[in-house]
Amino acid sequence: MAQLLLTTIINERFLNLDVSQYASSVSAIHQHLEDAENEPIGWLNGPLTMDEEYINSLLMVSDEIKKRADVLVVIGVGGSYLGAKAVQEALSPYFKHHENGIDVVYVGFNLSGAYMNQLIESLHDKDFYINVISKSGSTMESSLAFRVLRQYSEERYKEGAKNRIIVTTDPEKSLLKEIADNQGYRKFDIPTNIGGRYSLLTSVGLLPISVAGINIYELIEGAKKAAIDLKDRSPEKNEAYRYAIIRHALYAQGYRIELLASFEPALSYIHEWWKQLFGESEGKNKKGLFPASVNYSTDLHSLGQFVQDGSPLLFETFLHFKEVTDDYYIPYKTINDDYLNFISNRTFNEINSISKQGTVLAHAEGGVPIIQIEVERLDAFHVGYLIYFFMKACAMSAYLLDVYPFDQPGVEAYKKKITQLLIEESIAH
Ligand SMILES: O=P(O)(O)OC[C@H]1O[C@](O)(CO)[C@@H](O)[C@@H]1O
Repeated sequence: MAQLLLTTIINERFLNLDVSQYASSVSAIHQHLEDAENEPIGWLNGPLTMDEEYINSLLMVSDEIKKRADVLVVIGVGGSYLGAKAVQEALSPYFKHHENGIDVVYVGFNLSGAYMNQLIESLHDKDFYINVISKSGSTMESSLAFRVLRQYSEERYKEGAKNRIIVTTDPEKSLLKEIADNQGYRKFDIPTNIGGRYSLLTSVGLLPISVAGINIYELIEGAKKAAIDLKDRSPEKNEAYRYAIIRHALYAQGYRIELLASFEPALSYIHEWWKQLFGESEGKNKKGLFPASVNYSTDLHSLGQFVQDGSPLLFETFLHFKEVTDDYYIPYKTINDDYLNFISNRTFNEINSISKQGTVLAHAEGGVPIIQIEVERLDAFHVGYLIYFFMKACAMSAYLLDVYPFDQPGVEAYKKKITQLLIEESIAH
């Protein structure tokens, strides 16, 4: 069977890379991950051990929401919303919701009063459910949004509000869990041994994704296949490890920014999810690649100039799905006043693919190291595969840098400052 995902480096001259030279360090890290019972690596075998009963319980709630609501409001920030949003955007039509789903909207990932006000206004003539997602159960953005939406739901549905609130949180230590228990809200667990940014393939992602109309069985099947394919410790046979090695080698050569580039706008939130995954996992102890992203061809007309010609800080990783089902023909015109007949009767996706090839060639000639990640098809199965691929590559990549991939101590610094300012301001108020 052909490989479902391939990582290649275009301009080998940057690397002279023999991935086998990393075989022993990769093997040691691989073993560490296999043995690390006390680390938050529940995601590593998660897709392989997910039981039918668990998926069915998610699907039952998802069906109820689809029947009884026009909108699901998902409250969460970081790993508690990016994955669901990423998969939903990647696999839904552009201008309407998926035919098997309802609208899923997100809140609690910013502190904008305008966003909150307009969200509430948009709900006035709609029936809605709330899924509040927080591993810690006390993140400021999501807690504030939950306070507002809970109150609004109680005003609208009175006692019935209880049944329209689903809580997804840590089963042991979480303020949100206490609230849910006290109020009798239904709960889904985020396994204690899975951190926020590795939690997409748990109830965190699966419930909203299913309500959005996407087949979560296919998503999980893709992740399962990846979990099997990417079990090999040898970098020659493991695409996730190969990707981790290439980016590590480029880091060692002085590159400091990895730019994830796609040519399909639906992938822009996959970029955002990937940024959190790699940014929070690796950016520690004054080390790590800064994960940035571009949406082409849009950004060829803004950041493209810098990529081609600017400070040589970055390398590019092109994420490419070979098959995107929907497409549109460019018409032939008898009056060729825009001189575009030479590309008529071809499709937009064909032109998009040629643009991608041209961009890769130009940027490579401009001296930018280029990695390509090629995936067969843009569907739930292959997106599930890709998600798992990135998570495994990320853990390997961080350990190659000698950085612990599963905490985010740096995030606490700004949180403390904000809390301190809020307390000072409230006293003065
Ligand atoms: O799920 P929680 O606990 O609300 O956290 C949301 C996000 O906030 C962070 O802790 C960073 O602030 C992320 O690691 C996490 O995904």
